[in-house]
Parts: sequence; structure tokens; C-alpha cells
Amino acid sequence: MSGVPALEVTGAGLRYGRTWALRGCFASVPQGRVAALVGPNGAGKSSLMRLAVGLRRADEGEVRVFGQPPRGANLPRVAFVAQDKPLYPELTVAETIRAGAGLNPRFDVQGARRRLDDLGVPRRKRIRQLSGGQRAQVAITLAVAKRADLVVLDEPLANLDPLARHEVMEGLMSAVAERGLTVLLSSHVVAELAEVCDHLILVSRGRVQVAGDIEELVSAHRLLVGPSGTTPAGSYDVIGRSDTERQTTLLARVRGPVHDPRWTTRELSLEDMVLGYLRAPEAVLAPRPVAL
Ligand SMILES: Nc1ncnc2c1ncn2[C@@H]1O[C@H](COP(=O)(O)OP(=O)(O)OP(=O)(O)O)[C@@H](O)[C@H]1O
Repeated sequence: MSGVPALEVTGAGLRYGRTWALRGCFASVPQGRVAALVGPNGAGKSSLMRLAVGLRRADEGEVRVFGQPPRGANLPRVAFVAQDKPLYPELTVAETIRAGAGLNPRFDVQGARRRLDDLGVPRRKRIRQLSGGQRAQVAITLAVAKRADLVVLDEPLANLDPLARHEVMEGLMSAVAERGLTVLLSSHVVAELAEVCDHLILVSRGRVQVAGDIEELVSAHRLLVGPSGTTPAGSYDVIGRSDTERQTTLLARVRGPVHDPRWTTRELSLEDMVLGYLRAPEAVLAPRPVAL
């Protein structure tokens, strides 16, 4: 079954009342990947997560998790950590773990305790006494201990300082390595995602604008810099451009070599690529169904 994507979104749309929050979205996340879900405020990231975890059903198209709709018997395979990391503030960490175990017979109590001990989260403390980073670690630990195969995290790094962000990501990566999880996490901190994520879903204005393997996506793009008023020879699509009096910079998806002695070609970072697409909302690079 490993060929079945952990998450497959096929032409999916979601509306609140009469207003569509998502329309015609396509994306596919293979199993074992750590996928970054990025996009501006209000783009539709949380809505896409709600579809993935079965909190909402698609109003058009289809969403499948490990080949099945995210409901019924398939639902225990998915864990969701909402943006506000809902935990009971008056419970201690130890009581929180026991409560998790009471709610879910598959809950890995020993694993959860070990994980929090390794992360230095004191089990005797009440949730309200923990730092934001420690609370995030507890919430993620509960999700992992559910023995879910797909863990969906809505902005796990929000409100955390850089060190706490790093520790949360490290904790998450150790869980991925131990359990072979697939992770879908939304974030606004694109530069930090490049270290840990290998898959990208960029949502913008209610649709998936870019989706795919990060390495493949980044290596397919270049910054081309040359004299203004000229165009380099070669095979590429221009995603965005910026001009000064003397030079033009193109963000391009290259399809072959770009040969022009007056132009230099630079590799770009994930953040450069994401920003380039966000500035060019009409440029779409996401999987689409093969025409029947
Ligand atoms: N419960 C709701 N009822 C009505 N409209 C909603 C609801 N939830 C979200 N929306 C709308 O749907 C659109 C997408 O919102 P969503 O929360 O999915 O975006 P987001 O990308 O997660 O944003 P952010 O980065 O700010 O969290 C927005 O226009 C938002 O106002």
C-alpha cells in the first residue's frame, strides 16, 4: 500500500455558506513525507487541513487519506493539532497523557512519556505552567501517541521563539524518523521549513498554486539576471520579473539550458520561489488530472 498517497486532493473545494474558501484544488503527498502548507493569511490553509482530517467534507471534488475518505474506520489514521493547541490548562502533563490514553485504546502511553522526558518537558507541571514551546511539544506528542499515520499540524510554530521553533521541529522530526509518519504542517516561516520539509503545497486565494517535491520544484527554477530591455535565449517560463533602470531579474521555471552571455543564472531558495509565486498569483504549478 506504500504507493498510495498519504493525502490526495482531487479537484477539491470547500465553501462556508455561499462563499467558496477553496476551489478546484489538486495536491498529492506521498507517504513518509513532511509537507509544508504555506500561503498568505486567509488563503485557505486551515480549510484544506479541515478537509484532510475529516472535520469538513469537500463540497466539490474529493479528498482521500491513504486511499480512503477521511471518515469512519479511516479516521484513527489521522491526528490533528489545531492552531490554538487545545489542552486543559489545569491538568498536569502526566494527567494529560492519562486522559489521552483514556480516550483512545491505541494510545502509546510509554512512548508519550518517553518522548516528553527526552524533550525535557516536566510531567508534574500543569499545562498552564508550561512555555509555549513546551505546550506545542505536548500537543504534538499526543498526536504522535495516537499512532496516527498522518499528523496534521496547523501552525505548530506560531508564537514560538527561534530556539523553541527549532526544538519543536527537531521533536517532530524524531517522531517522523521513529514512526515513519507523514506530516502536513502549515506555517508562515518558509525559510525554516526548508530544513525539515521535503514537500510543498502553496495555497493562494483559495486554490493550490504550487504543489510537489521541494527539491524538484526548487531545482526547476532559476533567477535570471541581465541587462534591462533584453531577453535571454533558452527554454523557460517567466513566473515573475522585476526591473531596474539597468537590469532585469526574472524568476523562471527552466525547461532547458539558458544560453546568453549577458545573463547570469542563479539558483534560488525555497523562500525566493514561494515569494515569486505569491507575487504572481496567476502562475500555477500543481498536479492536475490527466484528461480522460
Ligand atoms: N468558519 C468559517 N466561516 C466562514 N468563513 C470562513 C470560516 N473559516 C474560514 N473562512 C474563510 O475562508 C477563507 C480561508 O480561510 P482559512 O482559515 O482556511 O485560511 P488560512 O490560510 O488558514 O488563513 P490564516 O493563515 O490566516 O490562518 C477566508 O476567507 C476565511 O475568512
